[in-house]
Amino acid sequence: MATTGKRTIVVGTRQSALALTQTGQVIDQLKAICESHGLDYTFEIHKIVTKGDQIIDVTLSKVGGKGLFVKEIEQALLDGTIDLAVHSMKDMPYELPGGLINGAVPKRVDPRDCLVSKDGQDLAGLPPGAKVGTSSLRRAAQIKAYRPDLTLESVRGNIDSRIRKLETEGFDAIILATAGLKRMDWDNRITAYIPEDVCIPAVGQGALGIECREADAEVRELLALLNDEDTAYAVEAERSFLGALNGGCQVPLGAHAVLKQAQDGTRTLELSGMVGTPDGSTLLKEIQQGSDPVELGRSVAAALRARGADDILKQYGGAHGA
Ligand SMILES: NCc1[nH]cc(CCC(=O)O)c1CC(=O)O
Repeated sequence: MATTGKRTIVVGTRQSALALTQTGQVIDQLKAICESHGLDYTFEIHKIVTKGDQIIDVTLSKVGGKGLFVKEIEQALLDGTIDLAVHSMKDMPYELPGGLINGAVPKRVDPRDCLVSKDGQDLAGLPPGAKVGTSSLRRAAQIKAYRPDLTLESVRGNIDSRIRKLETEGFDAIILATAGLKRMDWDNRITAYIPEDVCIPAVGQGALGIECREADAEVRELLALLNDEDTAYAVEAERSFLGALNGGCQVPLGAHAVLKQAQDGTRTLELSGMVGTPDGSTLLKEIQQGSDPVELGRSVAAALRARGADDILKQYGGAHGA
């Protein structure tokens, strides 16, 4: 792998506006790191179409298959077509294929879900029976538990087409991740943030994961400089919860870990986890604190299991996706 002269690092990305934007932002950060560390790399973008991008007319939970948005990208990493890939953390499956690692978790942006409503209301202010767009079972479970009168309907597609559908398909509001809108500079469309006591975000929401080959020492060293320890620590607990419940992003579960720094400097995490039915009739939540992220994730999962989470998850067992 050692080259004389400068190495070109090929960065794989999906072609959605969000994927291209966040990949461009990561490349800019990596360039700045190269500059300040005297590293001589250039970067090239390689676009990849994934199965999840091709199937846009079916609710993702019905499509099944783990990591609908990442499989082709991981193949390109393994065969050397690309050297690193920028993923939304919440789209990354729990297990990575052999030979690939998550080389960096950059600093997380706002993990909350938000409402983009036609007339500017927040969730509580929407008229009775209002039509709200979301394809996420996790969001449905929590929104229906909070406002049983709302009519939730599936709205698929990239963020840009979902916002368009707000106008063209008669929705009163749609629910999106704040992070995606912020990265796109579209956060002026947000009419309300949905607080976490109403809607716990998806595992890893707002964070990115940068995947690379385990054996690529140069890229790993570069990515280590982009890693944000606090974010990685929190996301590890959330993903441990995900793994313990064997879930993907299309399973009605969510988790968010917040870092608590004691006065003596010790760091602990507070992890909130949820599992619920998409009709809002059952909503299980658990909050625990701990300092070992893997243990904490498992412990919150076990607590929800003890209260019947398995029965809910069984119905969505094979369903994974973004
Ligand atoms: N499910 C698709 C997806 N994957 C990542 C984001 C953007 C937010 C993030 O990076 O967490 C979105 C859009 C959304 O859920 O509104």
